[in-house]
Amino acid sequence: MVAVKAVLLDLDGTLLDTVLDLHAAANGMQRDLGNAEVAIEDIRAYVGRGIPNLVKRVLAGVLEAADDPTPPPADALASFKKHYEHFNGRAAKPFPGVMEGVRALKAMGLPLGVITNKAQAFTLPLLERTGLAPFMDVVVSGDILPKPKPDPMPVIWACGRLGVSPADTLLIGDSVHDFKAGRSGGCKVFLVPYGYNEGQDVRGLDADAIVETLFDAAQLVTRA
Ligand SMILES: O=C(O)COP(=O)(O)O
Ligand SMILES: [Mg+2]
Repeated sequence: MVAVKAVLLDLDGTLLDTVLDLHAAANGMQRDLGNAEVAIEDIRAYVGRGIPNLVKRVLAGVLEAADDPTPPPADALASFKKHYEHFNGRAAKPFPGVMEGVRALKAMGLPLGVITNKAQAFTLPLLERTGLAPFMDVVVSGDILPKPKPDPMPVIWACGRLGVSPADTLLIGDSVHDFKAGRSGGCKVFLVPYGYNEGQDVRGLDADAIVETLFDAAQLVTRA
């Protein structure tokens, strides 16, 4: 059990399965550029470090493209955003246990927040369309602060907005980026095994728990 005063939740791969929409947008971009289509398994591995890095990975066909600080070509990024604006939220849906878990955490009186590396222009409509928006007391998108996850900045900023200490906060995510942001920020960290994590198994990370669903996570939480 962990006793906390707030819970922060990752979006893609933790709350929502967004891969179908991202895949459709990536292939729209590839068609615009005259490039070959990309497989859905590749998109699943490429999510998690924000849209500019997803675009760089799709164009290069390798995960490591995100390690190069050069921004993606402007025409490719504009094309991806145009297509994602169209597809965002069309096929995305909460993973099993998400709505139940969110309701259970809220019923304990815990404030909830979303911390995502997705840009704000796509995050807010997606939370609205999937019915998650009313549950969230703070939303931190990947482009509103100087440093996204794995830096702890979004975690610390969200805790400040909620008026809680990171030590009294649980972060639930699906990736090494969530793990690093939460740990270095001083939070408790739970990880779900069903998300994206760049093709790696989250069981290799030293989280406080691996939880099969968000509903299972809620059973391990009490209000401090
Ligand atoms: O990479 C993204 O765009 C978003 O990923 P996240 O919600 O898992 O942080
Ligand atoms: Mg994620």
